[in-house]
Amino acid sequence: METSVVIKNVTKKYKLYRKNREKVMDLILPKSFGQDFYALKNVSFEAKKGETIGFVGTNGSGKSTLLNIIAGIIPPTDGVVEVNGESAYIAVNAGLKNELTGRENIELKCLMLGFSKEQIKRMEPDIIEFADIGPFIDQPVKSYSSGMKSRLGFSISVNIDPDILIIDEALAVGDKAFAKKSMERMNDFKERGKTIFFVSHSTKQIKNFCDKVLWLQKGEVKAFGPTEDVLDEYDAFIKMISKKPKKKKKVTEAASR
Ligand SMILES: Nc1ncnc2c1ncn2[C@@H]1O[C@H](COP(=O)(O)OP(=O)(O)OP(=O)(O)O)[C@@H](O)[C@H]1O
Repeated sequence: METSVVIKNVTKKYKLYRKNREKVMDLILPKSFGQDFYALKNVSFEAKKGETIGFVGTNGSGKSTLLNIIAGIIPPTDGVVEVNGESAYIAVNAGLKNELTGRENIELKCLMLGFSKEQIKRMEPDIIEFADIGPFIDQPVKSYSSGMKSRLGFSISVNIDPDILIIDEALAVGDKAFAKKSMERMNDFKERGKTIFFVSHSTKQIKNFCDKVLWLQKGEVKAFGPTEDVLDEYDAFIKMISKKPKKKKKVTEAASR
């Protein structure tokens, strides 16, 4: 199978500052200020064309950061990212301009992706039909509910027909009917040999949909492999951390300071 995405030793480092003054000093003085924080550390894996890969991990483990790096929205601090094909990133709110109407957002996003005005005219009815938000399509996005934003973002992204679909919790805010319709469209993508990255806190959705799972923990790869195997390990880990007695945890945290 052809390779779609290669991630090699990818690291994303942020600087955490206690005060704004510290940030300014870090920018203008040769001495380093602030504390290094690694959102991702030496992450490596490969995705083949037609694979659907789910990312799991507790809050703050680096899932969105990795998706954003694959989508080219943020650069890695270190490492190699190879993406073969056009990608589309879908998250609640992603890339939508609040002041513009839904219809204007469709036009803007498609123009930015290089579609001609004629192409956009042809695509628009399908996008609007799939989003199914009624007269709100001509209202500014700032008046939308989070589910409506997700519907519009998802509809634009699947209709531009990218090679790689990157979905960050976008189905979590939609209602059941929309989630079902979206899943069907994603299955259609899969059958056509497209690559899909999928972040969800619903292990059921991941189990139903993904071929492989990448488990991130504190920015590092804990496991990568077939869905069943990695989810078994991940579920056991979640059970273990949720069983930890609170009192004992407090003592451990205090002792580690
Ligand atoms: N711009 C930033 N500056 C500093 N830290 C950041 C920045 N963006 C993200 N982080 C940190 O990087 C870590 C990873 O964040 P990320 O959003 O990728 O996690 P996640 O696994 O998607 O979490 P969740 O499940 O809560 O959505 C978090 O600790 C977050 O606070």
